Order: sequence, then C-alpha cells, then structure tokens
Amino acid sequence: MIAVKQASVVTEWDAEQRQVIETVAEARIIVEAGPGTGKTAVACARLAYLTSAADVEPSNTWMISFTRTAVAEIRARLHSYIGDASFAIRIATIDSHAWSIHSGHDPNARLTGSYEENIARVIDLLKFDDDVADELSQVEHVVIDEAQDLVGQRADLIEELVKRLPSDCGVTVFADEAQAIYGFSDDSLGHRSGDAAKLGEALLERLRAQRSLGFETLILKEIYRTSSPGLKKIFSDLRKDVLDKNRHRDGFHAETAERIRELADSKGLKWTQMKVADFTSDDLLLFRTRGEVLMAAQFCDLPHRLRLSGYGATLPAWLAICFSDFVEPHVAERHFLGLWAARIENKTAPHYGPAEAWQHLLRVAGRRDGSVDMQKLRKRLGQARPPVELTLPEYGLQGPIVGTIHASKGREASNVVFLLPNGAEFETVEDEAEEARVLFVGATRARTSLIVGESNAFRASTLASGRVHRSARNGKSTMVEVGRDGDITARGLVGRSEFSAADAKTGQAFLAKAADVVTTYKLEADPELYWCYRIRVGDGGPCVGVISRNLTFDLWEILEKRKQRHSHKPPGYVNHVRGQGSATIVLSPDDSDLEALNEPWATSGFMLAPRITAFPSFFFFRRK
Ligand SMILES: Nc1ncnc2c1ncn2[C@@H]1O[C@H](COP(=O)(O)OP(=O)(O)OP(=O)(O)O)[C@@H](O)[C@H]1O
Repeated sequence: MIAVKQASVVTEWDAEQRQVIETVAEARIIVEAGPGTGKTAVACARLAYLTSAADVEPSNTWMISFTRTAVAEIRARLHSYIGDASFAIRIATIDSHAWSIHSGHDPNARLTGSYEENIARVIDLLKFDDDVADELSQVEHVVIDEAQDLVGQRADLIEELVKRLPSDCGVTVFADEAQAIYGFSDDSLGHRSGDAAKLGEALLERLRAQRSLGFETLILKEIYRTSSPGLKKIFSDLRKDVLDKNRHRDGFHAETAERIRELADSKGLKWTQMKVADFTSDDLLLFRTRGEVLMAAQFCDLPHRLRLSGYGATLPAWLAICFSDFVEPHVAERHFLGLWAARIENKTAPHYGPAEAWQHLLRVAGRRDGSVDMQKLRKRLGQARPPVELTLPEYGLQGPIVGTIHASKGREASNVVFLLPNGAEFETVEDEAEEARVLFVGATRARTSLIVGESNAFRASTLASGRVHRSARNGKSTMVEVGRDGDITARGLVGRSEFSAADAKTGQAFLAKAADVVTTYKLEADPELYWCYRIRVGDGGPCVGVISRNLTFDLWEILEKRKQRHSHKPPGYVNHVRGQGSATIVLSPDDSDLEALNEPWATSGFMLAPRITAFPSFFFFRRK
C-alpha cells in the first residue's frame, strides 16, 4: 500500500552480496553498486550478521545514514532480521550522531551557534577530546549508507571519525557515485549554481586515496529492483554514461533526459494533461522542484501524499483523538483499547490497528508495570523530531505520492511517473553533471514501470524562509505555499487569544470528523489577530485554526521584493486551500505555550491540526 521499500526479508543472497555480508568484522570495505542492487538490504543483513553470527556487541555498532526516513526504514528492516536486538544498534543520521557526540562531551553544547559551527566543534572533539577517544575505542563496526553524497563539512566529519576509530574496528561503506547529489537537500532551485567547486573532494575519494585507512572495494552487479528490460538498461547502461567523466560536457543533461525518454516504458505525457486522479497508491509522481510538486498538488482534489522538504514529521490523528482530553499521568492498555474502540474504530482509517498502536506507545514511553507514561510520551512526541515509530512516513493521506527527486532518494515505488525538467541552463560542467545524476536517481526508482512526461517550465521563487511563490495570471495573482512547518502551531489551534473554549471545541470536533478526508478551506484575514488568516470550512463554517504570522511576514516580504510594500497589501481572503485530513500536534509538559491554551488541551497537550498542503492564489490589492 505504501510505496516505499518494504521491510521484506530477502531469502537468497547472491554470491557477491553474501561476500559483503559475511566479510570479517574488522574489514574495511567500500561497496560500490548501482541502484536496486540491494545496497540498503545488504547493509541491514551485514549488521544482522555481525551482531548475531560474528559476536559484535550491538551497542558497539553504528549505522550512519542520510535522512530520517532512511533511518526509519533501516530500523524496520533490521527489526525484521534480528528482532529486538536491533534496538541496541546506534542507527542515526550523520547529524544526530554528531549531535550526540557534541552534547555528550561538551558541557556548552546547547549554547553554541550555527550548524557549521557545531560540526566544526564535533570535529575538534574527535581530534582532541580524551572522553570522545575513549568512547570511540569501544566501537567495533561502523556501517555508512549513501556515502556518495558526502562532501564538504560532513565528509570532513566522517573522515575524521574513520581516522579516530581503533584499527581493528571494521567499516562498511555503501555508495553509488552515479547517484551522488552533493546539494542533496536542494529541491527548491531546480538547478545548481556554481557551488560544486567549493565542496572539496568527496568522502569516497578521500577514503580510497588514504591507503593507511585500509579500504578495499567490492562490487554488486545483479539488479533486483526491476525486471523490465528498458529499466534495466537505464540502471546499467545509462549509469555507465553518467559515471563517464569524458561525456560530461555542454548538453550532457539534455542527452541524459533523451536517453531516459527512449528507454522508459512510455513517454510523451504532458503534465498539464495529467490528472493525479489517474494514479494509485502504488504510484510515485516525481518532479524536479518543490514549485512543480506544489502546482501538481494544488490541482489535485483527490487524497495524495507530499514528499518534499519543509514538511516535517507528522503524527497520526488517532493520538489527539484518543488523548486530547486525557489528563491522567498514565494510561493502561485496557483503557487505551477502550478509547480506541469508542473513538477510532470504523471512524478514521489509521495505518494499523489498536494492538500495534499500543506497541508503538509502549516503545516510546512504556513503564515497567506495562502502562504508558503520558508525560514521557508528550516529551518525546513534542520534540521537533519525534520518534520514528509514531511518525507517518509521508505528509498527507493515502493515494499517490507527489514528490521531488531529492526527497525520494533511496526509495522505490511500483510505477513512477517522472516529469522531466526542460530547458535547464548551467553555469559549469560540474553543475550540469550533477543535474544529470539527479535525473538518473529519478529514473531508477521504479520497480515495474517508468512513465516519462514533460514538465511545464515555469518560474517559481523561494523566500528566505523556504516558502515558494510564483506569479500567475500575468502577474494578477501570486501563488504562495501554505502548510509548511511552523504555519500551524498549538496556539493557532486552541489558543485562548484566538478562540473561545466553545469555538476551539467546535473546530477540533470538525478536525476529528475530517481526519482522513480531503477538505477545502478558505482563509480569512482577521483584523483582531494582526491580520493573520483564519482557516474556515467554507463561508461562515467553523474555524479550525489560525495560520501563524510566518505566512503574513512572508507575504509582506513578497511585496517588499516587488517594491509594492507601500502600494499594495495582502488579500482579506484566499480560496482553494486544501487540507489532507488531520494530524496531531503534541506539546511537551514544560512547553510555555501551554499556558496560552484553552482547556482541556492546556492540560492534555494533545490537539488536532488540519494537514494543509496548498499553493493557492493570493490577489494582492492596491491600498486606497
Ligand atoms: N538477493 C536478492 N533477492 C531478491 N530481492 C533482493 C535481493 N537483494 C535485494 N533485493 C530487493 O531489491 C530491491 C532493491 O534493493 P535496495 O533498495 O536495497 O537497493 P539499493 O542498492 O539500496 O538501491 P538505491 O541505490 O536505489 O537506493 C529491494 O526491494 C530489495 O528487497
């Protein structure tokens, strides 16, 4: 149902895969292999082998991956291989490994500044701190996935880490240089702009060049993702071209796109003629930029999911539906099952049933006596990055996934509809080669079929906040992204300054009813609330929330950029703002925003939010 790699146990490994999995624990190997050859599957099997057959202590084993979704997937796969022993393995993103070294060994960790400064500090700790050296001396094996993307400061960090590991600590690195996207989180621009040269050597080159580090290269050849002949050609022949530096020249991006068109199962689709409604839950619609994804989503009135940066982890609606008025310190299983039966069963459609939901709760905040500690649950769910066990893999309801290539790295889907970007221009050959690799990543996500279409070239801009906007109808209106992280906060849902207790209750009741259906809302600026927008259900319907001032500030920034700040102002209302069901927002018991909320939410800390994904038109009008 969900178009991500399933945590299936592969029963028969081929000889090359087996060699990687069963190499001695102390070995240092780089596994170079193309898409769909089983790198992630083998990475998990290697960890399972090391910790069960090779006597490596799970807690002395690290797995470093790139994104939180990759980490979630690896956890799930490993659990299916080795059960609860997998919980002891330190599986985390590079940034979170870095943060735990930082906060574990630097008393001032919280006070320090930017992301770059933090990484620099961790590199210093790795180099000079005795306690960190002590901790590293215990490590027996490190597995690194998607290593091709590591350049710049993150490559410095991993290089330093590998240098500081004991010489008998094994390292297994998985990579595909044909999929290297150095500006990996950059799905807003649609092209790279001359940064490639600044990043220095990539990690792989550094590891290979330093012979004293002792790396050997192994290769996986067999492609398992697909059996389609055209796709197999993309996976292998096109990969050779993408890797061949002699081919990197002016026009290489267009050539790569043309090869993909030739080899795809079907081509020639125009995205303006496509309806997302034509697709199923097994389909993935891939675009190059966030602006294109938002356009496609705005004109799709069926349930779908978004996969792009700026839409963080969402918690399922059942949490708030069960716990919004729950004020006891603990909840027992029987009580929870009762709440579920009365409020969830047959009304909303969560991804799983009550038994699994209870297991997730226990894992996140279980107590010795078998109940769940609500304070602990709120602390963990109230973080910016709540535990993966309870977060939803995608932002939205069921239905096809509409997303960017960047956000779909390492994932697969049965059918992929890939809207190729047109008319790209590049400043350097390196940038053009990187964009060709982005196309290659997009074209290699499909298991069954790849359908290629042509994207409509249009210009969109991104504000400093990350919000996308574009001019439409010959400049008469402006489409602005609504629904980003931070647009809807607890106060905007049940705050006392924003709602009477009765209105908050009506809004929350509506969101519980609409938890798994698409609803079209209208935004209405409220002069009593600094002109922030209220989210209304049609004309005169209940108000389910207030959009934070982030949006209002960004609207003024758009006017500023157009030099219209003094002549125009944002509209009083905005139509066609779609919500894909509802999600849960949780506040930690020590969150100062609780004081500003109505009851019972001020005490319970659980509330519902509309899951808005919209790119509606704003008609800025002239001031009188
Ligand atoms: N020996 C095997 N037999 C059958 N299926 C396999 C085997 N090895 C891997 N697979 C399956 O092939 C698919 C691709 O594997 P995986 O996602 O690990 O590839 P990958 O190399 O990580 O790809 P990418 O580089 O695109 O991320 C998965 O569905 C996986 O379960």
